[in-house]
Amino acid sequence: MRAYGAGATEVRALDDVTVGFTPGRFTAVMGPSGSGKSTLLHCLAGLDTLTGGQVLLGDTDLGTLSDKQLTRLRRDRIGFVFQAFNLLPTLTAGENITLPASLAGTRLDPAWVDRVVDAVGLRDRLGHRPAELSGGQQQRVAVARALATRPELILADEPTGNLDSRSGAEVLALLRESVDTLGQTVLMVTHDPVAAGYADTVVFLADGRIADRMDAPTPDAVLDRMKAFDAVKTGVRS
Ligand SMILES: Nc1ncnc2c1ncn2[C@@H]1O[C@H](COP(=O)(O)OP(=O)(O)OP(=O)(O)O)[C@@H](O)[C@H]1O
Repeated sequence: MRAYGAGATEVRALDDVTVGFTPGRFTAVMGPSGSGKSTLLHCLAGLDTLTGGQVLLGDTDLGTLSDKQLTRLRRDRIGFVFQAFNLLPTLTAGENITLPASLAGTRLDPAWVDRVVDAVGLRDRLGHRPAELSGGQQQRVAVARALATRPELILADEPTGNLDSRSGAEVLALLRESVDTLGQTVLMVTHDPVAAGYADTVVFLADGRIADRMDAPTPDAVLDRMKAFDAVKTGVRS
């Protein structure tokens, strides 16, 4: 549980949520605005703390870790992809992929990084700075940076929110491929049924609770499920 405030003004952003994310799978988290998606992602990353309950990454209970240990866990075991690409403008694409980990003292496996660079299709763009790349290419750099450390979990927060549909499709295909060929575990928060269609499973949140779960989602099926939430919210149930 994650509650904000107390007493009459208490908001339960996550309430009685029990959810597991299978390693080597691509899971999308969807739900109406305010349903708790960001809170879930932040708690999984150890950026926010539960008011009650546990977050486990493998065998590690995040609630038992100090701030320093949480920082190390985020650095070594989790990769992040955000809506804003968060690249360093003065570094080349290649440096953006490897430097953050190197500076943090994480040893990168050059053969793996090579494979990642090929997977994201940026071999001929490694010397370019972010401003010289398209939005889609920048986000592919961000995905490569997340993959570079070979983390146990990749957390993606609206990774296609700032992209046109074609660039968004490229990034989603890349996340899909990282699961299928590199064995990554990806958890993505999205509002977009098309994006959710790339996942193996969609977990739906509503009012801080798990409202539903869908395997092998299609954009149409996801859209229908989301419409049902809206209808219930406005009191229309047909
Ligand atoms: N720091 C905070 N203080 C108080 N309430 C908060 C805080 N953060 C989130 N909440 C509340 O918790 C609930 C869940 O918020 P959250 O941001 O997780 O939703 P979301 O599904 O990510 O929404 P969106 O799709 O709009 O980003 C909301 O009612 C929100 O107002």
